[in-house]
Amino acid sequence: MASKSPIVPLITPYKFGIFNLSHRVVLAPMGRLRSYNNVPQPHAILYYSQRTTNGGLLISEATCISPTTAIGYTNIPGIWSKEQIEAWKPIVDAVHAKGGIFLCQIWHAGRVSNSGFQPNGQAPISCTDKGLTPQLLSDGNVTENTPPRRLTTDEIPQIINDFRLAARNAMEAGFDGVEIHGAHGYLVDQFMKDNVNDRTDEYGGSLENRCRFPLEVVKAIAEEIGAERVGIRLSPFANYNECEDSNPEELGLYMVNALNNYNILYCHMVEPRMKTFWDKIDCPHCLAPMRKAFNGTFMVAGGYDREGGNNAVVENRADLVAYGRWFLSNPDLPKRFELDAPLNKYQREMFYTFDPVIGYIDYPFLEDNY
Ligand SMILES: Cc1cc2nc3c(=O)[nH]c(=O)nc-3n(C[C@H](O)[C@H](O)[C@H](O)COP(=O)(O)O)c2cc1C
Repeated sequence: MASKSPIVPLITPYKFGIFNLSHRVVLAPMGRLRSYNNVPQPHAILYYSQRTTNGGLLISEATCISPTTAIGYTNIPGIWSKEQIEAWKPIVDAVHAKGGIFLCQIWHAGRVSNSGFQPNGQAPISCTDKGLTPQLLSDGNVTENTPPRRLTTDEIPQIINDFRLAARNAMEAGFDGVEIHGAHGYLVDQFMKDNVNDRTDEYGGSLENRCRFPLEVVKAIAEEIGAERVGIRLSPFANYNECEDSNPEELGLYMVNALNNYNILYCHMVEPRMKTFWDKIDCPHCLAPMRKAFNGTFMVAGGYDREGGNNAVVENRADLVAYGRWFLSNPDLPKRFELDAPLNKYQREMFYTFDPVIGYIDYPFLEDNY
C-alpha cells in the first residue's frame, strides 16, 4: 500500500478573513525597479503570474502613493494616476486568472529620497528635518539623500489622504486589498521610531503620539476600502535607513494592541533577527508577545526556509509566512516546499537591475530541471 505523504504545515489551508487560502507560503513584497517612469510594465504580468498558485497570497512590490512627495527610487511603480491603474489591471487579472489573491503594498519613502524625485527639486518630507548619513555604495558612489523638510502639523492630513486615495486606486485596479508599508525606515516607520521622530506636536514624543500617524493612515484606509481588506507591515526591531527605536518590543506591542481597535485583516511583522537588511543575526527577541496580543491574522517574514516556516506554523508562532528571496528565485516555491524539492539560488546582483527578463522572469520551474 502506498504510504501517504506527510503533511507539510506550510501547505495547509487557511481562512484569511474573507479569503480562503490553500497554503501559507506568501510572496513577500519586493521592489524590483522595473516599472519604467513609475508605470507598471507588461513584463510584470508574467513575473507575478509565475508566482501565483490557486489560493495563494501575493503582496506586490512597494508602490508609491503620490508623485508629489512619496517617491524614493527610480522605476518604482505608482498607484496615483489613471495610467498606472490601467497598467496594473492586466497584472492583477493574470494573478486572479490563476486563482491568486493579490494585495498592493502602498508606500511613501519619506526622507529616504532626494530632491531629484521631488517636484521642483524640493526637499523630501518627513516627521523630522534630520537627514540620513551619506553611505558609500559597493559601486563606489555615495547615496544622495537630501535632508528632509519636517511636515507641519496641518500638512499631515494631506499625506493621510494620499494613502487613502492610493488604496481606493488599488481597489479600482482590481487588487483584493492593500498592505500599508509601515516597515524598513520609510515614512510610516519614521513617525513611529524614537531615534527619528523628534516632533513636539501631537505626532511626536510619547508612544501614543508617535503611533498616531500610522494609526490615522490605517483608519482612513479601513474606512475607504473596508478593514477586512487592510493589512500593515511593521519592523519594530529593524534599523534600516537609520530608523531605530529604543524599545522595539514596547513599540510593536503598542501597535498591535492599537490595531485591534480597527479589526484589520492582518499584521505582517519582520523578524527581529533581520535587524540589518540582508543578514540574520543572533538576537534575544521574538515576535511571540505581538503574535499573542494581535487578534487578526499574523504574518511573519525574514530569513525563513522550509523548515523554519513549517515550525512557525506548527508552533502557532504565525498563521502565514512571507518569503522574499526564495520566492524571487523560485517561482513555484509552494510546490517545491510541498515536495521538499531543491531550490534555485538567487542572484543578488540582479535584484535591482532594470532588466525586464534576466533575474526577473527567467528563474526555472521545477519541471524545467527534468
Ligand atoms: C529585491 C528585494 C526587494 C524588496 N522590496 C521590498 C519592498 O518593496 N517592500 C518591503 O516591505 N520589503 C521589501 N523587501 C524585503 C522582503 O519583503 C523581505 O522582508 C526580506 O527579503 C526578508 O525576507 P527573506 O529572508 O525571505 O528574503 C525586499 C527584499 C528584496 C530581496
